[in-house]
Amino acid sequence: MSKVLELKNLSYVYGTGTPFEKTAVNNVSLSIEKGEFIGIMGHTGSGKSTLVQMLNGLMKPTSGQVLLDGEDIWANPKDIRKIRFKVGMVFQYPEYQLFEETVAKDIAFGPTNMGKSGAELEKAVNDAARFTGLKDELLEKSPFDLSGGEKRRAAIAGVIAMNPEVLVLDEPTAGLDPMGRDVLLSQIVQYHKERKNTVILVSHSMEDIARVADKIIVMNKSNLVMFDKTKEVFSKGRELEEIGLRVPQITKIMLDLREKGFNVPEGILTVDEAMDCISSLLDKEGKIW
Ligand SMILES: Nc1ncnc2c1ncn2[C@@H]1O[C@H](COP(=O)(O)OP(=O)(O)OP(=O)(O)O)[C@@H](O)[C@H]1O
Repeated sequence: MSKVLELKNLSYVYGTGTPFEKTAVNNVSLSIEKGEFIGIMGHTGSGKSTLVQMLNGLMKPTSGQVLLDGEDIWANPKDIRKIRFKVGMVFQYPEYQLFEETVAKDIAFGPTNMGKSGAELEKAVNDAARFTGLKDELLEKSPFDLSGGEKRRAAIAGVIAMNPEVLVLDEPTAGLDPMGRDVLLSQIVQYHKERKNTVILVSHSMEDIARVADKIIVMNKSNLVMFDKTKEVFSKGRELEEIGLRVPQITKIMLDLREKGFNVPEGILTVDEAMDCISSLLDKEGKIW
């Protein structure tokens, strides 16, 4: 594997030199390999959104560097627009950014700006619509006639249509119902599996992150406090609690069983894994031993 993103001593300070000066990201260094699925978690205000907005040049670091494929994204500030095609950003509540006459035109906006047209553009739009589960008949509708969940999909499709090397999603499932969350998350996983591009997902849901991420970045009070494989991070339940986070509920239940002496492994992350583990502990009469 090779590095796609490298953050070197990255910091961001809001309102430098004013009474409201606030360091939102403090000296973060880490590397992300091509094709990894990274989760970012942290308490509200810990610096997650500020961090991800520096990844595609929307915010310029106060100090430090973001290297994309080995090159500083700010080496030539005139080229920063190109970086935004390579690192696609889906903001919180992206549906508020829809503006074209039809859903298809909205999805086509990014790839058109990249110079795509004709059959290539059409394919980019249709593929992106498929990844996000938007039915064909919705493509010619006005985005404003869609349901909330459909608008969200259309906005995400608009970023996916640019086929970014890195897709960053800031709380993509916020405000959706449980079924809508599950489906959207599965579609993001499917996108990652098929395109094999790097995906970075910011989420407050430990369950969502446990389900999808290979590795997790944990932010606390502007600092990077953990960056490790998902199982490793969630095996540090006590440390997470200390910074106001928790492990997924199913992981907690399995850890409790382990502490009570049952032979269950550490780092169970999903209900499916837990079910497999519990059924292997049941004898023929259905008793746990
Ligand atoms: N435009 C701004 N001006 C001044 N301070 C800001 C601004 N935006 C964010 N901050 C501050 O920077 C810190 C980090 O904010 P950021 O939005 O990056 O956190 P977050 O982890 O994404 O939070 P949330 O989970 O609530 O989205 C917070 O203390 C916040 O109050």
